[in-house]
Amino acid sequence: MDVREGGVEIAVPDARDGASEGAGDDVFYNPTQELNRDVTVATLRAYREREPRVATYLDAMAASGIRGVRAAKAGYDVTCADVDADAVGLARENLARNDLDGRAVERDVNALLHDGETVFDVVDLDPFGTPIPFADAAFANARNLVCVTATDTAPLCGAHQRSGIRKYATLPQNTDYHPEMGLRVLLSALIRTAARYDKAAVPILSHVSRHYVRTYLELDARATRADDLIDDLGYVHHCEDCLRRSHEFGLVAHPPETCDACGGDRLLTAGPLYLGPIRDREFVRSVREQVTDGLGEAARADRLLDTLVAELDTPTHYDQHRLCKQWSRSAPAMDDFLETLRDAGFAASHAHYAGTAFKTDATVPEIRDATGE
Ligand SMILES: C[S@@+](CC[C@H](N)C(=O)[O-])C[C@H]1O[C@@H](n2cnc3c(N)ncnc32)[C@H](O)[C@@H]1O
Repeated sequence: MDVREGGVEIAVPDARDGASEGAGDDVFYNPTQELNRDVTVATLRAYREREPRVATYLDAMAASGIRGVRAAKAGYDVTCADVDADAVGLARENLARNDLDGRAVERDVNALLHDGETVFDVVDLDPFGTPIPFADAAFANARNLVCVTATDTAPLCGAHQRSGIRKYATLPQNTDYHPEMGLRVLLSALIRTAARYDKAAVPILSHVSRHYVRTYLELDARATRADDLIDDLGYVHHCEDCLRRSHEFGLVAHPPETCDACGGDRLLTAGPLYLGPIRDREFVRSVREQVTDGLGEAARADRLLDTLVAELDTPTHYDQHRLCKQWSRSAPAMDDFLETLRDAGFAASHAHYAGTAFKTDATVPEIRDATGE
């Protein structure tokens, strides 16, 4: 069947049960990733405004080529790669039917990136599950930008903890701030991988949905910049009794044995996590300007990017409904709730991945007192 997305027409495998997600032997296509692809296109446009010499884009796991075709439409010189011959054929057909230049190659992305024949300005990793098996090759080869999707949210957020430890060489913990944990576990692993090549992988835009984590990392070849990012790694300590959470920077953890707030001993420590900013505010504003009406998910992309600009850098969040339920209160509108916290002198913001999630520098008792009737 044919789908139209972002001004291109793409042949994808026929939908089964309303959606085609590479079921069986079919080439993969997931209609629910349109927001992810729209943000990718807006990011690629904004990035080239900032770095006009950036030209080549590798859609490293192309499947139907929908992402690469859209990047080509945005003016990039695109290579679509996949190990699956049917996917490569479809990606080639989709470039041609949109009258776009570019090439589709049947290659394992690690071999392609390591063969030394081509250096890509932008490398986009969109694998099934974890991107870690491809991260070394991407950081060793890419010149400017590495874009990464990870869909293995259970290992990332600590729900499948042993798998998370194996894949990401860090200790994730299964807390109620899953999206934040998953994103910061992924960023920790990617930043440490890039640092092995004396490169800094600076997160200029990152977002999380229930199904995936997405991040755009700008490469800086100064080893001192890589050191700065290593200094942004550290640990989150979480009390399971009173929900107090704190964090400390550094690669050596000093986990408290009892909670400072309630004296309880049910403390979890996660890390090393990336504790720095997950985006560059100025860059996200410029991406927002590139969200045009032709994008199918423009409204959601605008909301997401606006929220990301205003979001605090705090590496944890609270769930407003959970706290209000615990205090037997009804939950007020989130904007009013945040305003009340700010009026009481605290920093407070939405978190981009859930309507009931918020970030603040207030402790749980401070939130309770500040927002009580
Ligand atoms: C999740 S799909 C990509 C979806 C696509 N980027 C999109 O936006 O619709 C993952 C693709 O990676 C391909 N793949 C898996 N291992 C690979 C490897 N080592 N090198 C290149 N492609 C690979 C699979 O054949 C599959 O088509």
